[in-house]
Amino acid sequence: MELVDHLRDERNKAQFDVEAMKVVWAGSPQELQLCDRMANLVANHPAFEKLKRPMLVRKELFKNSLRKAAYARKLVIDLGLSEEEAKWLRFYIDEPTYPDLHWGMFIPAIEGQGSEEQKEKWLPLSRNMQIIGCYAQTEMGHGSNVQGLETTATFDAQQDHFIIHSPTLTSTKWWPGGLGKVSTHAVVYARLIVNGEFHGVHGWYNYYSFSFFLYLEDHSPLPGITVGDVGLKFGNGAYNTMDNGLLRFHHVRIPRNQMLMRVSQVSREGKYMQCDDVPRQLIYGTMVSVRQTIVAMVSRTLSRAVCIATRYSALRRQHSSSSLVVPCFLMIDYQSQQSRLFPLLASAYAFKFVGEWLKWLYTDVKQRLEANDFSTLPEAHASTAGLKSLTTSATVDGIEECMKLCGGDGYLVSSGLPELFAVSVPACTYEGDNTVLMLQVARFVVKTVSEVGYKEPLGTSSYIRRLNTLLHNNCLVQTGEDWVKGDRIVEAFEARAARMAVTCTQHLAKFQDPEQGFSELSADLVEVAVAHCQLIVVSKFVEKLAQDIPGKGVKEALEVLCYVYALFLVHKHQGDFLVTGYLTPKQASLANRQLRILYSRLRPNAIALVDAFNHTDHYLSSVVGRYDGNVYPNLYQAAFNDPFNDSHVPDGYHQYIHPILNQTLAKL
Ligand SMILES: CCCCCCCC(=O)SCCNC(=O)CCNC(=O)[C@H](O)C(C)(C)COP(=O)(O)OP(=O)(O)OC[C@H]1O[C@@H](n2cnc3c(N)ncnc32)[C@H](O)[C@@H]1OP(=O)(O)O
Ligand SMILES: Cc1cc2nc3c(=O)[nH]c(=O)nc-3n(C[C@H](O)[C@H](O)[C@H](O)COP(=O)(O)OP(=O)(O)OC[C@H]3O[C@@H](n4cnc5c(N)ncnc54)[C@H](O)[C@@H]3O)c2cc1C
Repeated sequence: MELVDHLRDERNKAQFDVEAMKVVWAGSPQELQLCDRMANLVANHPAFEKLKRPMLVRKELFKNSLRKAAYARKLVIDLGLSEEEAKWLRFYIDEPTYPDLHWGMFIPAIEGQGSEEQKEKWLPLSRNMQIIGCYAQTEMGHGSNVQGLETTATFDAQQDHFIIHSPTLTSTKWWPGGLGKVSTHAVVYARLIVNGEFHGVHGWYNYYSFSFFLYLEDHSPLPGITVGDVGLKFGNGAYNTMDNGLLRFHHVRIPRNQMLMRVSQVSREGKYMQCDDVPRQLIYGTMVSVRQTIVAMVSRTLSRAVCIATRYSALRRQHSSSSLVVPCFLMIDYQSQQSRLFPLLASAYAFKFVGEWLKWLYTDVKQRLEANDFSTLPEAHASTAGLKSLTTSATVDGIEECMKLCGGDGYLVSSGLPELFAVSVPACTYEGDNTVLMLQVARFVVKTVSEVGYKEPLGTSSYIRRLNTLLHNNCLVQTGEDWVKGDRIVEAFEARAARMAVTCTQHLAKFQDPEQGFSELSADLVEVAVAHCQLIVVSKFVEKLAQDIPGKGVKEALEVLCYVYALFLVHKHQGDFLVTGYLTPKQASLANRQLRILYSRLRPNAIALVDAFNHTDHYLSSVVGRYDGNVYPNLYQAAFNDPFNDSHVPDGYHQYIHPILNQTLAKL
């Protein structure tokens, strides 16, 4: 039977080479080929079916996720997949499970914080999955406040042991993924006590937490260990596939050499030593690594929601403005729909490119760290923290908007959007609460501004070198077309970020106690950080356009997306641009007018731009976002696939409806 493509007319409108755009989106022909292979491997393997997932109860859901992880592991071994291939395989299976934490945090923690000897011992076991590990940092009472961790690790010189203990209820490890039921091992963060001294409250030691490599359980927990799951989470089929756990220690003894010893060591005699020149911040290194990974992946999450909403918007018709009866307008042709949808489409591309850049930055930092060069660590921390925060918040808001853009059908689980929202929303909290991370960026920016004159701003903050120009030269835009120039856009974002940063720094200087100032101005400081991070995203998009981009019309289509992203932000944050005096109201209104023109240029390419994400229908798992656009018959069918429709008479009908109809409620 010939398949009908209900979106064919839309696809024919494309003004660029979709196959070439797929390569740009993937990053390279090799990446495209790799992702395509892994996506189809998952899509065509019955073990990875996921449509029934939202109907399962927790225990079934969890068992199902274990089954999938086991099949994935079998495929990795049978097909001899590389770690990179296995990573994409897990990504397309699209179900949070313990291997995410094992590969994503446990192994990186050992790699980053273990001594050479420890790495040699534990990494082969971990990579072969002879042990399964998790990352146990957060406690019931302490998530963002890592310095406040209460779990203790007391050195016992006589037996050459550490004694790990949870002294209070609030010191219970709380949330670590994979901890509740599966992990055999954990990297545990704890406060160090040596020679009877509780270093946590004295001198510079009080900034320390230490990581320990711990054996947790075989089939039942080891003596002194209490372990369990934290309980049911938001969104049935979403994060409930993961055993986020709780963990308590009652004087559990571990050998001294299970303290991860790259950053600091405790000798046999009980002497504490910090390793030469290694900054204490390296203890936070795993978080930097994972934040970078989150940014690298988040564009795919947003692209998935945008793909669904764009395809449905290009199919569904509603009434015209002149006639409320005759349905003629495609939803995508409403200006208001475009003004909500197209900035999200542009954001997906913008986040992809900034993610690529961040990956490059992180690779560079990692190589430097290995060579004991820690100079770029502050930049890496600020960029990973800020971009993780900016992109996950925008993505989660974007998914919710896409749900609304699909009307009532977006709210159906079969649209794929509710689960996507539920599985994505914790990204605003895990790996650092987004507000807390933005405050870290603000600290970095304010510090850079305060040091002008005796320390050269580098990397993403190098615009602060031109502070004088940015503070005093106002925007030169005179026409709408003036807004679509890369250097002009970047300069506008630089001026806004610099002016906001300087104003905040000046306000902070008025406080005698800097910490009190920081606390009182924290809402403004978050806005400074947002401005700095948006500048990074815009400038990396503009830099991308300066590269050689092959394929008919590809660069032109990307230019439109870049300016949509930037001008949408100018419009959304026009208050910042106006208050800082960089823009006049007329220039702000020209930006908005130009944005509308850009929407009309983007419109014919909309479907092709989401096709370029190359998502399989399996990955989308959305009736309204399917590639062929054959929505309505499938929506109808999906309703009858719901087990709730197996029978006309639901459980409880005779018991609770009949008495009402028969007026025999008194018998209940
Ligand atoms: C695989 C995908 C699934 C993911 C599952 C999720 C897993 C998890 O959630 S794991 C738990 C994650 N937990 C978090 O992210 C906790 C968030 N909190 C933190 O990161 C920190 O405590 C933080 C940064 C907020 C504050 O730390 P604190 O020790 O108070 O530092 P603070 O005094 O503010 O800063 C001290 C210095 O360290 C620097 N610093 C802080 N963090 C880092 C870092 N990660 N790297 C480098 N430097 C850092 C600061 O910039 C500052 O530098 P300077 O002195 O030069 O100004
Ligand atoms: C699905 C999921 C998986 C997770 N996986 C892991 C894991 O594998 N391992 C692990 O160790 N942890 C894990 N966590 C825990 C996670 O890292 C923490 O939840 C996170 O760091 C936030 O800490 P918190 O929950 O204590 O929030 P809190 O720090 O209590 O924050 C609550 C509110 O207070 C605000 N706030 C807090 N501190 C400040 C401040 N200094 N200034 C201004 N505002 C502030 C925040 O903005 C937020 O609005 C996971 C969490 C979730 C939801």
